[in-house]
Amino acid sequence: MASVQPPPAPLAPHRPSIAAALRFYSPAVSPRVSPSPAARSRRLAVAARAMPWPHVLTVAGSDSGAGAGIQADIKACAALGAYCSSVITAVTAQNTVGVQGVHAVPEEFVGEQLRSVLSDMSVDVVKTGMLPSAGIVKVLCESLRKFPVKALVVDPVMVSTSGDTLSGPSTLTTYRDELFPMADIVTPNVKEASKLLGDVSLQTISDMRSAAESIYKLGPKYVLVKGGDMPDSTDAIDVFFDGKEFIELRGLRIKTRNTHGTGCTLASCIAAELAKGASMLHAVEAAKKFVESALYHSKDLVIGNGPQGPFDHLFSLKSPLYKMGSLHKFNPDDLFLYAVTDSGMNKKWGRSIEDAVKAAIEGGATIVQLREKDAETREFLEAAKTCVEICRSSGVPLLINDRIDVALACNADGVHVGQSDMPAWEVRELLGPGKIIGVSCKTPAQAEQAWKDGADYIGCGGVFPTTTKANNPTLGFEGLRTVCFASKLPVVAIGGINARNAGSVMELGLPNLKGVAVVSALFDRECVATETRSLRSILMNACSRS
Ligand SMILES: Nc1ncnc2c1ncn2[C@@H]1O[C@H](COP(=O)(O)OP(=O)(O)OP(=O)(O)O)[C@@H](O)[C@H]1O
Ligand SMILES: Cc1ncc(CO)c(N)n1
Ligand SMILES: [Mg+2]
Repeated sequence: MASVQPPPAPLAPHRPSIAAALRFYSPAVSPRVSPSPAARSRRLAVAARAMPWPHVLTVAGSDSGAGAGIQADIKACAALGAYCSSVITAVTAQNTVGVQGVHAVPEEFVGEQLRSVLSDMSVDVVKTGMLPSAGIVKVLCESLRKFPVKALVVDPVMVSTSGDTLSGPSTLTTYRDELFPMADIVTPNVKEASKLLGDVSLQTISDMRSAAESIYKLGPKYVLVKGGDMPDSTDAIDVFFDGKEFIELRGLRIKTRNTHGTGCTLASCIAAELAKGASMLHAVEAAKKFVESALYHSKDLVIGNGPQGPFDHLFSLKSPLYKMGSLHKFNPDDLFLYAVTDSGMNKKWGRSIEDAVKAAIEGGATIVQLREKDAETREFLEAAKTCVEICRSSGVPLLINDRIDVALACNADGVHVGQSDMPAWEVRELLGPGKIIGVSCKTPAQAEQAWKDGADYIGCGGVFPTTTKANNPTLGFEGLRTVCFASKLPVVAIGGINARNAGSVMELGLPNLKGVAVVSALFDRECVATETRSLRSILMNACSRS
């Protein structure tokens, strides 16, 4: 009988096992010997020393709309390079309209979450947000006594901006008596500050100062009273108090509906900066700048139909052009001795742009502008990058004339534009709020426009006839006076200014006039440092006379 042979079994496809694949990708992993717990923790300790990761633990409520609360905290820390673990104290049903419901997590379970994180992970800074009951505040205080951390940031969240209660009056006493004395900083908004102090009225900056002082007496090392919700103020002003001195932190008030979660974000950013090692004042300043920038970059986003939308904490991922590390706070006094380079003059004297900048700074220039009208882009960019390093190490801002692309590529501190260059508001769109923008103006109308466009200062001239700029009408002292009186921005005088006439310009004592900008008087000379030094002393003498 002919036997019927079964067909051969199909070949199993060759698939390496997962273990084999893992061995392939990470040859250091040995499947045979698992390290002892002690060896493992030694290895982890070594790794932790090699790669510290600043760690913030947020103890706060969840916001289902993800604009505030835990969600804001995690995004803010991520944006600033800190790890953020989270202990959830309450779950809220919340959106851009308001808070529809609150469900507090049982105290014991808040305690369990705290134990899980604090007993295992090396937390640097604890930040608190919504703490819905006195019991939860007490549990937190106990955990912090058991597991101390480097710093405690307390954002005493009580009412959402929509007016909904997030933590009732029963927590007030526990906050004041138990948590504040353990806090490094407490950050109430004006409504919270008022509640903490028995419903005092807070209408003015001076009221905010008194409130900061009274809250300081409750035990924290620093207090920040936030003025985001202050009525009728064109700036966003917060008051910082360290027990001795008050500092008013002023920022641009960004016109946007997307301000939900500013408070949570600010406190988390302070915590992240502290975890990275910043001093308290620096942490607060950096946090405020971050909130301002995030609001600015999110001002036109739309999510939800309610009156208060969320903003984008991770805006810098979308805009690679905008680099966070370089925020330069503009100080109008920097305009005092403004050195403007000129490629033709540098060539004539056989020096590089970099050497010219170094010499000007050595002589005491307070701000530098690279005005390289006919340089090749690539060569200019390379020089500009070196100049940024030179200037940054001396604390002198560096601006680029006209070339927004070069300014972005070299991460300069700002740009100076003329009337026929890109309009200042477009420059602001591209550079963001952290960069310095100057505009050349000859008339009060141009000065007004520069202010409306969001410029930081104006350059006014030519005050005297100049060879640096062709067809440039001379304004004289009268023209300068007219513009200075009309300007809402600080002014730097420019055009034909040199050692002989600089004193007479400053002696005019004009309002808003902060200094002089010079080209030839510094760079069309053999020794730039010497010329800068002598011009500086002329200016200082003139200012002491006027
Ligand atoms: N429109 C704005 N433009 C710029 N900065 C703002 C604006 N609104 C608030 N800020 C800043 O945001 C930070 C948080 O302040 P705010 O007073 O809004 O806190 P909050 O009311 O606790 O916030 P939340 O909306 O989360 O409850 C402060 O530094 C404040 O100056
Ligand atoms: C959960 C939560 N925490 C804090 C705030 C304050 O903005 C909020 N609205 N929601
Ligand atoms: Mg607010």
